[in-house]
Amino acid sequence: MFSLTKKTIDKLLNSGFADEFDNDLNQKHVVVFSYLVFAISCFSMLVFFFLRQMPFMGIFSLGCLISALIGFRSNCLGDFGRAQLLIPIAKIIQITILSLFYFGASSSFHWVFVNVILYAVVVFRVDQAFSKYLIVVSSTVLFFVCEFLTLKDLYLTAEDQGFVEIITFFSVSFYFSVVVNLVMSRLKSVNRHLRTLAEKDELTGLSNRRKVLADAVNIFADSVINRESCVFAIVDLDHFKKINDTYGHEAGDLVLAQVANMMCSVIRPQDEIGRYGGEEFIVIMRDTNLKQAEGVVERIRQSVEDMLIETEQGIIIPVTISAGLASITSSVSRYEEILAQADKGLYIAKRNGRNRVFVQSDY
Ligand SMILES: Nc1nc2c(ncn2[C@@H]2O[C@H](COP(=O)(O)OP(=O)(O)OP(=O)(O)O)[C@@H](O)[C@H]2O)c(=O)[nH]1
Repeated sequence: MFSLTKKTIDKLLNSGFADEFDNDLNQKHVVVFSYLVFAISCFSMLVFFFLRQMPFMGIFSLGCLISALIGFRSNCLGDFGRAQLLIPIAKIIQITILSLFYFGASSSFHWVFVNVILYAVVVFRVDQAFSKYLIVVSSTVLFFVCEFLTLKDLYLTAEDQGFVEIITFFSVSFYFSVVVNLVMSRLKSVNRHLRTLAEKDELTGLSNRRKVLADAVNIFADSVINRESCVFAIVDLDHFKKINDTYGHEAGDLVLAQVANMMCSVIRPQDEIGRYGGEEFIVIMRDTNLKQAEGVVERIRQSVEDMLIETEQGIIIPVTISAGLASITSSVSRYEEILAQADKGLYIAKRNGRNRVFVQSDY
C-alpha cells in the first residue's frame, strides 16, 4: 500500500521529465509538488466555501484551482519558466484574498504588495518585461482592491478562524517536511547514480580500473584473513593495435565491448571482472585455486577464439586473448605483488605465441 502510494507520487512528480538525473530535477519536483499541494488546498477551499454558501469565495477558489492545474501542466510540458513564475503569483493572490476575509482590510497585509512591486521593478531585466509588468499590474490591482473593499459582513466566524488556523498549521508542516524529504531522497538517488557512473567503464559496461582495483584490495584482504586461496588474472587482447589499424577504431571498440560481454557470460557468479585499461582486463577469482582458475580463464580464451565478431560492413574480425594468472601465497603481503606476477605470466603467454593462458605457479 505504502509502496503503491510512493510509486504514484513518484510518477506524478516525474511526469514530463525525460532525464531522471537532470540537474534541475530537484527544483522541478518541488515546483510540481507545490502545484499538487496548491491544487488540493484550492479544491478543499472550493468545497468549504460552497458548503458555507459563499459563492464569491468559491468561484475565487475555482480560479486558483484552474491556475494550479495550468501551472502543473506547464511544468509537465517543459515550460518550467512559466510554471515557476505562475505559482508565486497565484499564491500571493490567494493569500491576499483569504487574508481579506480572515483579518479584514485593516490588517494592512496588502502593503506587502508595495514590496512586491518594487522587487519586480528592480529585479526583472528588460528581456523579462512580460513577467515584470504582469507582477506590477496584478500587485497594484490587488493593493487597491484590499485598500478600498469593505467586506465586514463576510469575515469568517471565530470558530472558522480556529479551524483554518489548525488546517494551515498542519498543511504548512506537511508541505515543508515532504519538500525536505523530496530533496533529500533525490540527492541520495543522484549520488547513487553518480557513484555508478564513477565506477563503470563506459565502453564495456564493466567495472573501471578504479573500481576493480578497489575490489582487488578488499578481496585480497578477505582471502588473507580467511586463509583462502584467491587468483588474479590479467587478460589482454592479442594484436589489438592491428585490429584498430586494419578495421578502424570503431571496429576496435566493438571488439572490446563484445569480448567484455563474452567474458562476463563465461566467468562464475562469484568472480569479479573489470577493465584494467586499453585492451587489458582483470579477473579476480575468490576462494579458487590455480587449477580451477586456469579452467575458468581457459574457458574464456576458447569462447573468445570461437566468437564471430562482425563489423557493420559484414567483415568477421578474428580475435584471441592471452592471459597470465597468479594466486596468493604465504610470501605475498600486498595485492599488487599478485598483479605483478600475473602480468609477468601475461608477458610469457605473449612471448610463447599468444592465444594462450600462462599460470605463474612457481614463485
Ligand atoms: N578501439 C580502441 N582501441 C584502444 C582502446 N584503448 C586502447 N586501444 C588501442 O589498443 C592498442 C594496444 O596496442 P598494443 O599495446 O601495442 O598491444 P597489441 O597490439 O594488442 O599487441 P600485443 O598486446 O602484444 O598482442 C593501441 O593501439 C591503443 O590505441 C579503446 O578504448 N578503443
